[in-house]
Amino acid sequence: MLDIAIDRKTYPDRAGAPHLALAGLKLTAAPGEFVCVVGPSGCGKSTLLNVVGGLDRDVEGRVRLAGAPFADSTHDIGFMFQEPRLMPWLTVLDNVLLVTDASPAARCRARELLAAMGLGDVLDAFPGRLSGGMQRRVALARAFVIEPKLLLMDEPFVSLDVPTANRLRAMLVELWQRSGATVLFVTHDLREALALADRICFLSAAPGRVVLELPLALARPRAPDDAAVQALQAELLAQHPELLAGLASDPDRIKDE
Ligand SMILES: Nc1ncnc2c1ncn2[C@@H]1O[C@H](COP(=O)(O)OP(=O)(O)OP(=O)(O)O)[C@@H](O)[C@H]1O
Repeated sequence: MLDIAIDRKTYPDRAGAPHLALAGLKLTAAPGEFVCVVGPSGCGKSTLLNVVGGLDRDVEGRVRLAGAPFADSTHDIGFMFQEPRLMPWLTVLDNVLLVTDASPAARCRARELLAAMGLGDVLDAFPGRLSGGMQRRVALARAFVIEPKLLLMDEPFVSLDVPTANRLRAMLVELWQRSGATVLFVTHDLREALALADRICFLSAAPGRVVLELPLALARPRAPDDAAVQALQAELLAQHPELLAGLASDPDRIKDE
């Protein structure tokens, strides 16, 4: 359903010369599949999501969603970024409605989603009054309210405390399983990827391309600190020691864990 082939994506460097961010990157995802994209800082993960989501069209290559070029399909795509990106002057409900046609059906869906995420009491609150975890929940509701075919997530749970991040991951998996959306989830946290994905695609250092694909058969629900996830991480790093250097912005942390 999602078919990505990026031949070349460059940015101009300070001198105006092309700086290669992605090259020869091929990636597919089946309908309803949860794919995590893992790779070192600067390998092009955010660039990949921007291209797939149609936010950046200055690229050599193609992205097809359900057989159609991305230009035709952006309305089927939900986004969630590192920052919740809520409008401070809009209420929680209106932030979610912002990406909809605000029809009665959309209002109903937004209210249901927010209630299911424990936000039923703060529909009329402004984002500045919410905790970081609550703001991410609003962003998660906004991503799902359009009933996307494809959900693009760029390290959405970064810099949250561990229990909050785990709760949000569990909510994401529940919403994803109910929605049937295909998910492309970028992270450089290997255990987060192991806890979430049907398949992990590892990118090389820039210019990024897929160097390893790992299908996962672990039962759900899973969490990053599950014994099975930790064992798989240890096994994977023993088999592919090069990933350790590539992945960790803080390699000692992964080794210690
Ligand atoms: N707007 C831009 N202009 C110039 N260079 C850019 C721009 N955006 C990204 N780059 C460069 O392209 C490469 C890929 O960047 P990108 O942000 O996609 O990587 P990333 O894997 O998401 O990094 P991180 O994990 O640190 O967020 C990097 O070398 C980066 O410096």
